[in-house]
Amino acid sequence: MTEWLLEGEQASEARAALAGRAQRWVVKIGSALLTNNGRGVDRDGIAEWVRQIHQLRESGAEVLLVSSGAVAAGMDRLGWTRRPDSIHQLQAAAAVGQSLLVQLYEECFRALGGTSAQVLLDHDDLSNRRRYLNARSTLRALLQLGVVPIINENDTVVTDEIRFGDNDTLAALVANLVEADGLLILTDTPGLFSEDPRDNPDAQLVSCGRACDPRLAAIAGGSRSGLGRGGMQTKVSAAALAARSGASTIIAGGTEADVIRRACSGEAVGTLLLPEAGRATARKRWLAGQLQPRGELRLDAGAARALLEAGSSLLAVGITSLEGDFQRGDPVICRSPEGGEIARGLVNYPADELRRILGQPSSRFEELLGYRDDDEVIHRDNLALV
Ligand SMILES: Nc1ncnc2c1ncn2[C@@H]1O[C@H](COP(=O)(O)OP(=O)(O)O)[C@@H](O)[C@H]1O
Ligand SMILES: N[C@@H](CCC(=O)OP(=O)(O)O)C(=O)O
Repeated sequence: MTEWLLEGEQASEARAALAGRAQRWVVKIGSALLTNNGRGVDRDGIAEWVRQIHQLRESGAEVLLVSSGAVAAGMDRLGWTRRPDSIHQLQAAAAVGQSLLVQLYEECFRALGGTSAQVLLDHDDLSNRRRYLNARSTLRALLQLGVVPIINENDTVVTDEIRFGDNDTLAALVANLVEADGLLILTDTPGLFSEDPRDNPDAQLVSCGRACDPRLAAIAGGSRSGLGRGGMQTKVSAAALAARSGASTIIAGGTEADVIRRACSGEAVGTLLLPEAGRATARKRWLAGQLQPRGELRLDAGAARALLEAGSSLLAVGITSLEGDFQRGDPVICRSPEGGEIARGLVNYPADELRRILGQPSSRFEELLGYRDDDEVIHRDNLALV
């Protein structure tokens, strides 16, 4: 295809690099796939995906599963053949179907000696910082226990205004939340094509590209089956979202033999969409979310304002005190004069040297330290407001 896609050697190198690095995967199974093209929940399919996920875990990876299918499973159980329009009926179907779905998954995991857990999330859980951190800790605890979280949107309580709707977006936000290395989106087509293959059977599979390339949106269409929600459009946007925390996305056909193992071990399966390394947004997202701080800096009012209102770097002159024993490059928390956390960032000076230059202009660094390196204690590119 066109030159903005990576093909051949570059693509295989990218796949191998991901497979070598990836320790944590979010696997998403979509409604169109899970419902066996409208014929009810695909029980054999679930058993097979669980087998593959279990195998991936046994190879040392951590796996979180985002599974759709609650509404479809509920409709099946209630004997409904047509998707209802009323939101309350959809929510009722989701309530019936979700328990069936997790029961099926748990049976399959248990048969292999594994354990799964149901996690239902809504918009607030991921946008409210306290709940975000809480969801993150719970998911991390489950992974540490060797449990596979099975995540879905909390369909029975969400209202239209706050609904994710499609699970591609939810899966990408989960990848951000747990800082996954890879997001594997399994669907009912073998990947992203140059056109919807339902419209043009000669459409070509895109092997590898950049997640943030806006031209991907032009070839991605909506969902046509009536089962899935967002089609390729939401998968391409999900890849861009996942890329913000540095995750690569693979979109692949869920019915292809051994697809999970093959995709995660670097074989040329589906479409690989890569994050753009070094992008400031990706770095800031990562900074804001993931770092284990090694110390704390207390700022004066002027410095706090400069960070919050002007997006400035942090200078020594605006720091009033510090705690911790950090090295150059370590993450620290920046606090306002009142003590509230306002930012996190990577320091350019170790704690012992920073103690000597606290409150001082950078013009005095040489005299106080014997050398002068960076003017900023934390450069704004390495600083994320919280
Ligand atoms: N460029 C494209 N390449 C591949 N599939 C596409 C493309 N544009 C639209 N689609 C549609 O996206 C569908 C998959 O998305 P969707 O129905 O939402 O499934 P899921 O429930 O797995 O998320 C395919 O069945 C296909 O018709
Ligand atoms: N949360 C809904 C699924 C939403 C949905 O179908 O999303 P998708 O699989 O991305 O097309 C359910 O479980 O029925």
